[in-house]
Amino acid sequence: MARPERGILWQSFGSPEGPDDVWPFLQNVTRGRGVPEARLRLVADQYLATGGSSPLNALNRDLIRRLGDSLGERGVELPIYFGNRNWHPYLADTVDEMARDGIQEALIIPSSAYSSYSGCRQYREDLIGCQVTFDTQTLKPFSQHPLFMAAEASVVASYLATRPPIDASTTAIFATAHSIPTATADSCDYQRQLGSVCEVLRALLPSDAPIELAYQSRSGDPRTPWLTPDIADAIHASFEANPNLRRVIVIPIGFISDHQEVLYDLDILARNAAQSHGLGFDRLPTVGGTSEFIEMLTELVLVWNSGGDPNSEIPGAEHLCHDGCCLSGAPPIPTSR
Ligand SMILES: CC1=C(CCC(=O)O)c2cc3nc(cc4[nH]c(cc5[nH]c(cc1n2)c(C)c5CCC(=O)O)c(CCC(=O)O)c4C)C(CCC(=O)O)=C3C
Ligand SMILES: [Fe+2]
Repeated sequence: MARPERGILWQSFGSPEGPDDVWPFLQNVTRGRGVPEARLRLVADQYLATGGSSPLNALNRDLIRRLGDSLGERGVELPIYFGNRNWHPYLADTVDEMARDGIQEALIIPSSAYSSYSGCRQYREDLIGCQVTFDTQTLKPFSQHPLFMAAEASVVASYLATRPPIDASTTAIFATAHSIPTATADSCDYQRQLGSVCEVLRALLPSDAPIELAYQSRSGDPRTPWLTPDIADAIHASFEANPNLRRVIVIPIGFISDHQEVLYDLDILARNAAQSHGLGFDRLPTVGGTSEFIEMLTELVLVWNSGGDPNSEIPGAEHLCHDGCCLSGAPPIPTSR
């Protein structure tokens, strides 16, 4: 029998690619999610302030090209498709295209390294919402994979190699991730996974330089509790605690690629917080640009392509994605105002 047609689907968030996309994109992101209109208008202005587009879609296309090249070097030719939750190319359109191309088996790779509703369960729900006519296997959150850890470590090592040495008494180091509602965090492994990536990075830094986890991009209803501290608040607090502070370093470990929330909430808001105290500010690159990250994806695809279970390569993944995992902490949709 002929080998079934196989392909990869890179499943991501989507991002606006011009000012006209911003408002319909934001409505897609927040449909049924209980995000107040005022928050949405603020975020729309932030997108427009940075040109009305986000690099995320383009960076995802670049990642797909690099993964394809890397697989090709290992003698594996597989089509890699791209489908998004909130913007073109929409997941449903991509799934239709895959069916038209005769795909019979696909490995689905959600573009998030960590467990959370938005980063894991919701990607599975998105797929269930499509007319999928082929067999699929979805990769679980892969932040605990040794090559993911190595990729984050190489981001920090490259920085340390090119910048002045870190003086722990005058430097504050933060790792950031997207804030999520505490109710969601309680139903998944998000904070523990982030914490173990921080531990790996800590080992690279001078032994007395602490690395603190902070959160960014809080959304939702202000009355709902979300993970804290916010990165800007954390910068202010560390200056108040240490008037000798001179330098702030931010490592956005929660994201694979630079996107609007990295470019605005870190490069503008967090930088302003640091500069308001006269502090130097460096924001490190996201992990998607490293060769180790592409190597991790390549190895996972090769395992799948030779009939193995790629999720068995991710330490601890057997405990993820059970029935109650990553449930949404979003409030119910209001029926009246
Ligand atoms: C955990 C997580 C990730 C990481 C996992 C992953 O990568 O998937 C992530 C990524 C992203 N979040 C993004 C953008 C937005 N997220 C929003 C709102 C929300 N994010 C949430 C969580 C997360 N978000 C949550 C709990 C909400 C509240 C609404 C809800 O409960 O669903 C809103 C609404 C406006 C606002 O209030 O900020 C926007 C515009 C972009 C694309 C940016 C670009 O265009 O470049 C990316 C990659
Ligand atoms: Fe988000």
